[in-house]
Amino acid sequence: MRASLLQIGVDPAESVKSRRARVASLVREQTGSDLVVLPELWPVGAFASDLFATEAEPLTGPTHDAMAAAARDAGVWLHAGSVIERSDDGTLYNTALVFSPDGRLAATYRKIHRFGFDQGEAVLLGAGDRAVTVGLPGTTVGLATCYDLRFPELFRQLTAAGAELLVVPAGWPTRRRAHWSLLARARAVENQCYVLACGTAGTHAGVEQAGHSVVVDPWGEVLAEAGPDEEVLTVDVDPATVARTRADFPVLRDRVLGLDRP
Ligand SMILES: O=C(O)CCC(=O)C(=O)O
Repeated sequence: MRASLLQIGVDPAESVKSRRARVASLVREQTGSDLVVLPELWPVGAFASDLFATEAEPLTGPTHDAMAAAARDAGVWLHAGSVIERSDDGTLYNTALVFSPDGRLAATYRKIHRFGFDQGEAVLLGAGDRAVTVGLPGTTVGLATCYDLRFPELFRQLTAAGAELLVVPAGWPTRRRAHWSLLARARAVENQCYVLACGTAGTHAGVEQAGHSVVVDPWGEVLAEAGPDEEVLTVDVDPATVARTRADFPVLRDRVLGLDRP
């Protein structure tokens, strides 16, 4: 399975509308991939909280429409990163969208752990309450978003639900880059899963983005890592490696705490 992580630049000089069109064209170019992954909140920028209310969209809003068409045209599975979703009751969520190669919305995931402590997303957005997996041909993908990466319980739940690929769109700041790669590797090793973590590049709302999107295999080896700037990171992953790793080194079998055994 070939995966392409599109590490999008989110500088504020580009309007949301033109970024959306540019990203749709980039997705359309990825015809050789099976799975394309975009970062967290790439339309607005994860730290541009002053834009959250004005740029919020319904689940089937302009980003949905543009990404559905791009996935269909490229014939790829598309994890379209996340958007600010305005729900029917007016609550805003940081919601990830996954499309199948026919442009159907195959899954949505509302970010459970909201970042910002007493500001930004943590106070402006509602929290998701459900771990989500989505079936792709021959494998299962578990969904998590950015700050979720710090909470191993969510990843254990996704693994228990059958996830083999953990896909994590993010808008991770440069200041905590050391945590980013460490946590991505830790989630891969402890769950014996692939981790595909796609961040943003550039600077918005005064926050420099780390880039350095990374793909880690179930043994914890880094298969590919981007630099700090906008980049397409393409890598081949073999979901069968997950079962092989778990059979060769069956650590998940020895869990004592928790009810679900993957
Ligand atoms: O956990 C972190 O250090 C960064 C999290 C973050 O930027 C986010 O969730 O948007």
